[in-house]
Amino acid sequence: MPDLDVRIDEKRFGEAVILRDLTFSAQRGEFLALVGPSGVGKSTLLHLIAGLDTHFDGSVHWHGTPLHHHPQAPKSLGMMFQEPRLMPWLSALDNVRLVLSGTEAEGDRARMLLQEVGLGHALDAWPNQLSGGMQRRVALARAFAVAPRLLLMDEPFVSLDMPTGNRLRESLLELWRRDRPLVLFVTHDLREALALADRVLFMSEPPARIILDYVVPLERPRQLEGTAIAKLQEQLFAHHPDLLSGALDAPSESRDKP
Ligand SMILES: Nc1ncnc2c1ncn2[C@@H]1O[C@H](COP(=O)(O)OP(=O)(O)OP(=O)(O)O)[C@@H](O)[C@H]1O
Repeated sequence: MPDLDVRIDEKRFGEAVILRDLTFSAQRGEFLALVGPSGVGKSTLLHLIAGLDTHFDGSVHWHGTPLHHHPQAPKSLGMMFQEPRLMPWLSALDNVRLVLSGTEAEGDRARMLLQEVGLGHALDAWPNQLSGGMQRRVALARAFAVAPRLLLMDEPFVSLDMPTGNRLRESLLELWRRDRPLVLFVTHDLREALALADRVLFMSEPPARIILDYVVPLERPRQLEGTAIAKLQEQLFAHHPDLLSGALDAPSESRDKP
């Protein structure tokens, strides 16, 4: 039985059908990227899986039980969004502690996670004293704080410059390797997907479904800007020309802002 089983028969907003017959399954420990052009329904899908939106036909199962009725549901799930969503009146440390129970052991865990993401020197800093990249580090530490079994990430490193994004991707992979949650990582950047994931799920044009479930044939570590990923991207588009127009924004040099 798969750890996660997603079957979205239909999701609509009013008359507009956003997702139809979208299915996939995954095991704990896998790193999945979900790619598709802007507006296709990636965030909507994550919201359905997270239980933030329950208005759809279909099901999301975790070990055979509807995810949100699962006895460990709150602990099973972590989320990270495009914006770091930190509480401005709380220090970096307290922003991570916020999702924990407040015991001393959990305070130590929050400290350790912040150290692991390179913020050991900034535990007491306020969010507005931190750069955008540092704020995302706090959000990353917070996402791992509850030791989630399933981690949903919605373009968490978008709009960062390449070196900052690379350091965050490296931190994410280190934490993932240690805790081995099932990660579902949404991005519109195929290179980022190929750099991070075991499998890349490509979404079709609306109403969206998964049109290709691609196992990434690369060893780790991988260089996002390296030739291996560039070649793989070329091969993919050569074998699946439909992906260019259908499933992705056209490849670009870089969408990251300077
Ligand atoms: N609450 C809502 N009410 C009505 N329409 C919505 C709502 N949320 C999203 N939509 C529409 O659903 C479609 C999918 O949106 P969604 O944000 O899931 O796409 P996305 O692939 O995540 O886009 P992006 O890459 O730009 O974040 C879009 O057409 C959007 O306008």
